[in-house]
Amino acid sequence: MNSNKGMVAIEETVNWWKAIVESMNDGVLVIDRSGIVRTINPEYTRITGVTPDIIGKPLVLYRPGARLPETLASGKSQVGVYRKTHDREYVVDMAPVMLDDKIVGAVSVCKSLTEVQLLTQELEKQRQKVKELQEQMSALHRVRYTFDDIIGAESKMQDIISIARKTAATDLPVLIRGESGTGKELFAQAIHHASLRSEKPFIAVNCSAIPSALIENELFGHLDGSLVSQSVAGKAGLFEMADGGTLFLDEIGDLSLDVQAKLLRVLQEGAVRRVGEVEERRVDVRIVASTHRDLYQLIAKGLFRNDFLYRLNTIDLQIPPLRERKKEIPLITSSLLADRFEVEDNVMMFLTQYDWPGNIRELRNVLDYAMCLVDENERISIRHFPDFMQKQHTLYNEEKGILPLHEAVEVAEKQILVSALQSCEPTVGERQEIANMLGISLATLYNKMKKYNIK
Ligand SMILES: Nc1ncnc2c1ncn2[C@@H]1O[C@H](COP(=O)(O)OP(=O)(O)OP(=O)(O)O)[C@@H](O)[C@H]1O
Repeated sequence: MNSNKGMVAIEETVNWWKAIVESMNDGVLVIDRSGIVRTINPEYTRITGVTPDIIGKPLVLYRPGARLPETLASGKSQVGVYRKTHDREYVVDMAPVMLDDKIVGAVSVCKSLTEVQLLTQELEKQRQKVKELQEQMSALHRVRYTFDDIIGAESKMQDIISIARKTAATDLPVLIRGESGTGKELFAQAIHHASLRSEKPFIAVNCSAIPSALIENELFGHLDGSLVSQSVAGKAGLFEMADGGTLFLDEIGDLSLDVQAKLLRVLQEGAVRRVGEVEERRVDVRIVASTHRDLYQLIAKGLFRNDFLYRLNTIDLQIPPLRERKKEIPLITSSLLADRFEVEDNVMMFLTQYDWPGNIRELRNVLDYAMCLVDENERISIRHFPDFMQKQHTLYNEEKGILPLHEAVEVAEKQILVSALQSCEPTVGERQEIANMLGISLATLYNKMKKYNIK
């Protein structure tokens, strides 16, 4: 009774193993210690063409070139052996079958070479795709601007450009301050381009554009499921993406105190921890930050950490607004105008009188506008500029209509004085030059400044 049960159990086990071998995706052939074929599976037949009638027969008789008997004799495995019979190509792994330290047979496992080739081709294709994507990624993170694109003739601008050039050779953090449109990102890009990191990514992040709930995930990355949506996959943050390169933190003054503290830690440690992760990852990132806000005022109001500011402002570049360097307007204008365009004589005066709250970005925009409006073979004149600029310029007052002549003369006189004085330093020498240009004495200039309350 017991031995019957035992037989049934053995039969079940044998059947189970047979079923496994039958269902394998690799071809299998097994020989016993005498070299007699004990089993082959359907996949072996498909790959090699050998049919099941080989079972029970000596392998060497039917397959004279077979290498499995070598494994049986030596007990040594053979891996990746190439075989070709007729038009069939395949690779075989062979191993001895051991029972109680004795060789009781050998097994051969084969895979069709065409399948291996297809897999290799597929792998190669995927590798190529990854390479292309990597190239596209680094192209996306390459900078557009270099120091050659920065126009700056005034000595103040020349000084800033010269300091910025020197910092490019270092890894020191740079803080660029200035109103919107003064060229802060332009400087950041130029510094990266001239640095040893230029082949690595330049990643710009506008701190004011990312909702505060997401900024940590963006900067430091996150793990699976660390966001509200469990479906979001783990992702590297901008610090990791900028590794080896430069991270440009635009509008740094808009960061919350909490994020400032976390950023400060990353800058001190040189390592980031993805949100939801315990382990830290080392990053080598140069920080260039920018702001249009007065960070010292924010510190006074308790909205900005001073230890964070001191981490950022080793090099502090303050770019003056365009209205404080009006002397540069003609140069910038001619650089921004495409070659085929010419301007009427009074256009430069017109552009110099305007205050440019949007700085060079605004100047670039209105020049684009004028180049679009002007007809072919026509010179750009005041009427090709936007209405709001013309209204500020003309002596037309919307409330009063046309001004009486004496008032109009005063308005014009004041405009000319303001614009002339804005483009010079407040020294007696430079004011004397202005007075000469205007054809009046220095004393008259001072009198008129007093009359029109011009500081
Ligand atoms: N000195 C300059 N020479 C040439 N172009 C300039 C200069 N400064 C600014 N520009 C141009 O003005 C535009 C705005 O520059 P940029 O984006 O760098 O300003 P920004 O200070 O970073 O502005 P925002 O604070 O609004 O982001 C760009 O088209 C840039 O090329």
